[in-house]
Amino acid sequence: MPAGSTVVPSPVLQAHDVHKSYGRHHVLRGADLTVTTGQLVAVVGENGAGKSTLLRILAGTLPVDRGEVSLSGTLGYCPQEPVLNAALTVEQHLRYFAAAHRLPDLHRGHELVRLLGYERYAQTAAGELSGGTRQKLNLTLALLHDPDVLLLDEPYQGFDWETYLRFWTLVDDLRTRGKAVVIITHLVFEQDRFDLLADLADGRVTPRTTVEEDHHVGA
Ligand SMILES: Nc1ncnc2c1ncn2[C@@H]1O[C@H](COP(=O)(O)OP(=O)(O)OP(=O)(O)O)[C@@H](O)[C@H]1O
Repeated sequence: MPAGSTVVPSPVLQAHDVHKSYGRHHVLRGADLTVTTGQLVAVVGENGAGKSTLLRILAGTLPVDRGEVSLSGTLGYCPQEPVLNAALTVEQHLRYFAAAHRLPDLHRGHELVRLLGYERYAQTAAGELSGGTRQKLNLTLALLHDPDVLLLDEPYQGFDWETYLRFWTLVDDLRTRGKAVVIITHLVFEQDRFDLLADLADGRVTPRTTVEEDHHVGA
């Protein structure tokens, strides 16, 4: 980017009037969300509010009943339950996912492993990793192709404090480079970190006007 140029935020992910039911259970009832470049967004809701449902819809892995979702750019998605092959090592996961994304090398993968501090498990099978380390690998794989939009479902749940801080260093870097990050969670510890906090309740997403004006965040 040329020196002195400014990035004008533009929408990279938009959900409009999204409806989703499981049988007679209407989980989403007209949910709207707009995410722009470089924006860090938290969607906060109680257990069962429909957060994972919304995220899967945003990721395109679950169809809507009604409404629209549009994405410009590439997407990384980190679901709540790590989807890993128990028999493959960390390094093998990096290699397979890099091949799937047609990446020329494992540079970014190794960098992410280093940033998240689990290099010593490079040759360990995923099935033998702790839950938190599996979550780190899952995050690494979602970020491998340096996506424009990253969707994270309860990303720091299994993280210890040091990893939690490393996670934010990583997110700050993404944001600085114009990447958008959407975190869904039932608990926001540090609301000042976010550009936008939105509550998911009664099937709809309601942005809080400013982060400062609401000091009661979380479940
Ligand atoms: N495949 C499904 N079939 C039927 N009901 C489902 C299905 N998936 C989710 N639900 C129900 O839809 C509601 C929303 O679920 P969802 O997992 O989206 O909520 P959540 O906000 O992510 O919850 P949590 O914080 O507990 O992870 C819940 O009542 C859940 O039981």
